[in-house]
Amino acid sequence: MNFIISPICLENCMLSSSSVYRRQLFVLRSLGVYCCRIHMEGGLAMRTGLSNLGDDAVGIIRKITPKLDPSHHKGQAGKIAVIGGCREYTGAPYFAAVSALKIGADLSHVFCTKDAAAVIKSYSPELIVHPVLEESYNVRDDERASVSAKVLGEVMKWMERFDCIVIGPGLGRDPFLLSCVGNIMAQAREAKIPTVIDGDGLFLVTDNLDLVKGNSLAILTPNVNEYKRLVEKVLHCEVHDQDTSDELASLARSIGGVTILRKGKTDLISDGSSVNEVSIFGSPRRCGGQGDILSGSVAVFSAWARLYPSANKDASSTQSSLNPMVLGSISGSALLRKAASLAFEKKRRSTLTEDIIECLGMRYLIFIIQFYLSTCP
Ligand SMILES: NC(=O)C1=CN([C@@H]2O[C@H](COP(=O)(O)OP(=O)(O)OC[C@H]3O[C@@H](n4cnc5c(N)ncnc54)[C@H](OP(=O)(O)O)[C@@H]3O)[C@@H](O)[C@H]2O)[C@@H](O)CC1
Ligand SMILES: Nc1ncnc2c1ncn2[C@@H]1O[C@H](COP(=O)(O)OP(=O)(O)OP(=O)(O)O)[C@@H](O)[C@H]1O
Ligand SMILES: [Mg+2]
Repeated sequence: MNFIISPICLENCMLSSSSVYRRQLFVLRSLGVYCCRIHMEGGLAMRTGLSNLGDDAVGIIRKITPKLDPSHHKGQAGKIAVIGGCREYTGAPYFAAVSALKIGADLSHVFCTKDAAAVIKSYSPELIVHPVLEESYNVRDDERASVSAKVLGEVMKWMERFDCIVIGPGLGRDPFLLSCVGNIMAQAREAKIPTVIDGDGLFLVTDNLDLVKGNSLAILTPNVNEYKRLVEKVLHCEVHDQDTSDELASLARSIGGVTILRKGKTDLISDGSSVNEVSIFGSPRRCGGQGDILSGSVAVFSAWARLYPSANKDASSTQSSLNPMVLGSISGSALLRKAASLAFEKKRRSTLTEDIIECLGMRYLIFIIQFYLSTCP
């Protein structure tokens, strides 16, 4: 069922003339407009392979988001790990990991190099930071095998607990570090843990396709450059702007049914059998780090879609037949774009990634309005 709120409806619900109610009405009116906008602008168009879902991206988010249940214990809403963060890049893993928490995951870990760890910890006490990755400059040739085994061992201590792993934000391209991360990816795959691959993680898999080939729990989130490199490597051709859906589906099939979220003016998502487009209005600001928020968001929603399949029980049959990795990608994309648009409304040209992260929680206002409506006579 679609969720549409009109200010008129809200007005009927609140007949009181007290100033508190008037203020609430004002806020809810604004939010009512905001919710309608999500629905109306919020195009989730099914391009090929599927007929219209009869629902939109916001509907999917609502269906896969678990209830806040007092009987749940810490961890049940999701434990996410980000593998990334090196001397150059500390912002990217922070953005991904903290976005996962802001959306509703209980715990968020970061596995990064020693140089990056203290910096990332200083950004937030909420993150659990493991300084375990090593770059070539820090490792002698004769130590490589033992250091590589040690890195894997450190990550494996935690691996089974994670509901989703994000590989790549701010990872850098050091060959030794990437070879260690390749080993981690292989273990995550064996443990059947969903894995979102972004940034330098995509650089790694583009040159080592076997790391993801045939892994239906892998989600690749390429930007324009990363997508171009993948197409050239896998399809042996240039990117065709004319038949984007067919090309994307073909790319996903050629990598054995992984899910690919192609970022751009509109986001396209495919696992090879369907292609979905999320065109909710985002932001004209292109500050770095928005892709990192997206990777953390997709991780949480994919974990939820997989952990809480019962949340889809009342979904239409077409929608519930969508792979959880696709549902997670659609949700992450829709939320990030809406948050970016809200942040831009407030901060305009000075919008930064942190401002967008602050708006991720605005989604919950939708549920507040729903609560008001459901309690009105
Ligand atoms: N604060 C942090 O710590 C952040 C760290 N990050 C981390 O950085 C690492 C490398 O990731 P990346 O995205 O910068 O590398 P890549 O894809 O090679 O792009 C490089 C160049 O490509 C171009 N370009 C980009 N888009 C384009 C387009 N649409 N159309 C055309 N050209 C386009 C543009 O080139 P320019 O315009 O400067 O010539 C751009 O500068 C990775 O680990 C990532 O996680 C980021 O997450 C940001 C926040
Ligand atoms: N031209 C655009 N117009 C509107 N939204 C866009 C545009 N390009 C990208 N986006 C949105 O921004 C999000 C991040 O995409 P982007 O291409 O910036 O990723 P990225 O380059 O990996 O970012 P990062 O700087 O974090 O590495 C995507 O989900 C997409 O919806
Ligand atoms: Mg990126």
